[in-house]
Amino acid sequence: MELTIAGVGARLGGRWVVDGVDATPPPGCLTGLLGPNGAGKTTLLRLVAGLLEPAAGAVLVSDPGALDPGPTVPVHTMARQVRARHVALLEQSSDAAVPLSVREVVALGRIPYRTLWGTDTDAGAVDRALAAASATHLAERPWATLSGGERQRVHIARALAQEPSLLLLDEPTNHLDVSAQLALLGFVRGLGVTTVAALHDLNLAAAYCEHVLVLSEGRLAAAGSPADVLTPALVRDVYGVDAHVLTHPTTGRPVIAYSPPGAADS
Ligand SMILES: Nc1ncnc2c1ncn2[C@@H]1O[C@H](COP(=O)(O)OP(=O)(O)OP(=O)(O)O)[C@@H](O)[C@H]1O
Repeated sequence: MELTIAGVGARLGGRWVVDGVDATPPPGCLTGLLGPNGAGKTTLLRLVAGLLEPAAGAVLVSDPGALDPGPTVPVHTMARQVRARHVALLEQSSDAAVPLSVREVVALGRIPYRTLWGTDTDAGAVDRALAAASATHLAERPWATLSGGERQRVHIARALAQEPSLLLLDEPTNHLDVSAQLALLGFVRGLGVTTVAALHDLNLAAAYCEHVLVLSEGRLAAAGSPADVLTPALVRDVYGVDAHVLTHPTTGRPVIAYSPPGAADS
């Protein structure tokens, strides 16, 4: 799905927490949404998901029913069920202790595809999503008994079960061990679905994202390839941290080596 973020702003608590953001995440690619705590990443994801109406500008997506695939429809004006078939948002995990099995939680992602009689139009979608999130072995477990990392995999499976053409992930690697973090981002990148993922780990973003957007105090500070954007100057300006940017010996991607404050003096 094509996506254009055009001069988007959101006001919360009487101030602009997202302010005049223009961006075009490349279709079919994984875009990393970066920035310090409170920079506006979650708010921008909610705007892109159509859950929050922008106070300025618009988020345009390609009309799923149109022959011309250009980004033309403001996402917040799409009918809810149409939007739910095309846009999936994985929010930061809630740990509600719902009395459902893992399979039932993942099947919630299929609600937009149910017929009038409540039948899912694709019975295999839940199994495919569980497998993709490496959660098949958890399928019959009660949701309430899972660990944090297991719950995160199930949240991801539920988003994948929606079979979205725009996938929005808010800190999807939270709670996951290193191996699961790499597997998840490798998998998501391979989907070929337009994906925007808020990430705190700049090295994961550098390793897996084709494109990155950096927010700072609600504004877009930089956008482009990780190699172009993740410079020592950017890391210092946006995060207030000194860093060296190295080149990974096998992938050629940037690797950010942070300098702890005072390290040069010791
Ligand atoms: N409902 C609200 N009312 C008032 N202020 C809000 C509301 N929701 C978010 N904010 C503020 O908006 C700013 C951006 O919040 P947001 O959650 O989008 O940031 P973020 O980049 O996702 O942060 P983090 O990395 O800490 O999750 C923050 O200062 C936050 O306190």
